[in-house]
Amino acid sequence: MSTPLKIGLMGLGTVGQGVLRVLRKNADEIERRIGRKLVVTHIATKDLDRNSESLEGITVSDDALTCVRSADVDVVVEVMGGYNIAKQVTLAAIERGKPVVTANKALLAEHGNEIFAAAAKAGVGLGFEAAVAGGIPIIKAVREGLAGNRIDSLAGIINGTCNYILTQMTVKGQTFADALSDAQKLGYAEADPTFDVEGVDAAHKLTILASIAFGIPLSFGAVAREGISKITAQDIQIALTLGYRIKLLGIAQRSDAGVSLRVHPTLVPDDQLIAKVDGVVNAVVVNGNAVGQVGFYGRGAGGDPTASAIVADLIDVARSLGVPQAQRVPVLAFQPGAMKALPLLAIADIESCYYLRLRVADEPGVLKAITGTLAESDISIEAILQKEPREHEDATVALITSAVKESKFDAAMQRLLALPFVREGASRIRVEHFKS
Ligand SMILES: NC(=O)c1ccc[n+]([C@@H]2O[C@H](COP(=O)([O-])OP(=O)(O)OC[C@H]3O[C@@H](n4cnc5c(N)ncnc54)[C@H](O)[C@@H]3O)[C@@H](O)[C@H]2O)c1
Ligand SMILES: N[C@@H](CCO)C(=O)O
Ligand code: NA
Repeated sequence: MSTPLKIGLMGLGTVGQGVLRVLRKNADEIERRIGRKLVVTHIATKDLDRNSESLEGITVSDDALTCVRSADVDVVVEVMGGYNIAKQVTLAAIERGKPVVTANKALLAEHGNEIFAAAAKAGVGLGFEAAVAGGIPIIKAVREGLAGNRIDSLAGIINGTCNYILTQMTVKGQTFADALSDAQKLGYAEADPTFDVEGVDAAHKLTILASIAFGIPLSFGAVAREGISKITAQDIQIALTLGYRIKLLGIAQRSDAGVSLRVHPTLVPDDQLIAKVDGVVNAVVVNGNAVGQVGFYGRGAGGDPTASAIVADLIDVARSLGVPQAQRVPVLAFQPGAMKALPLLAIADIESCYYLRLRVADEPGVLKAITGTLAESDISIEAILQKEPREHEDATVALITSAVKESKFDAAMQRLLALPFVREGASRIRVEHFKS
């Protein structure tokens, strides 16, 4: 029997403790899969008091860089998060020829081109399954299972916190603030939860997915981004009445013109599968030119589901030790020398249907003026709903348009907002239909 593979676990929070639990719970299965044991020898943490796992026989410190350099660490798991120390730890491991398994999508999306280049140059493995859609093996599926396809698009729910918040607001009538606070307690949210609710985390994940799906460099700066913090309970209720659910989606599309990358709240018809994905669950739909549409579904955040992905990467790393880089699956799905930048399209040119809610004075002729303004802009209306005001209150008009370029819709919306009877507090949300 081979010697155990020694792991340095950098971070012992929600994910780090999950990794310890899963390695222990499934130790026998793991050993049967790789022919050797995976053993955590070193842990770095800054808040040991949060830990509830046994640390017997493990060297624990708050100095991650020293852990990485230890001769007693063969593989580094980076589950600290953040940019600064996490980047130093990752590059220090690579420099020493130690494979890295990371859940840190922020680091990869924003500094990944440098980190992946360093790993390729050193011939060191880098696993990041946990960084995208938690426990769903979406990286492996796109990189390996769908490698026979030209991938044309992918889309989905890739932030568990936002899906949890939207579900709680929709199903339980919880407030945004209470639902976010629960998501934090459950260990779903990022250290800075604005990353979740403003769509930054989903944009990080979309950046990574687009890179492995299309063979393009990581292009975080090109992701158009809108979060869920302005979604109101009223929009959720009106959407339900119109037959839609509101989801935060990440969408990556490739056409002959280039690639478009966007994260935004989206109305999805309630009879489509993605509309029914609730709670912390993520779902990703991929369209390949041979397979058609394939869907993936599972828990997108939380300790054990994320640890499931980390441990799978550790198993891959263990199996590929000693295998020359050219014979391994390329880390970013395409050969490093074959990555190709494609034109990145502006969201102003993307066509989609829109949901628009307006607060208007309760006056005659209002509906006619709204529909007339849209008609003058050549935008047709698919559905419209008017809510009678309570006494002395404004009325609400909500509508769904047919597909229109964002720049054209926004110009028409500005004209609507300038009408004398339209009050402040309008809301505009894109609508997507998933063809299967
Ligand atoms: N929580 C999830 O569901 C989830 C899912 C997928 C990916 N991730 C990613 O995994 C990483 C960790 O997330 P988490 O939720 O476990 O975070 P967490 O805040 O619960 O844990 C972070 C751990 O890292 C330690 N740490 C932070 N800075 C350190 C430093 N400079 N030196 C030593 N230790 C340090 C902390 O003490 C803590 O033990 C992040 O990159 C996050 O984006 C989280
Ligand atoms: N904060 C992230 C963790 C998983 O990446 C989420 O809620 O999806
Ligand atoms: Na994953």
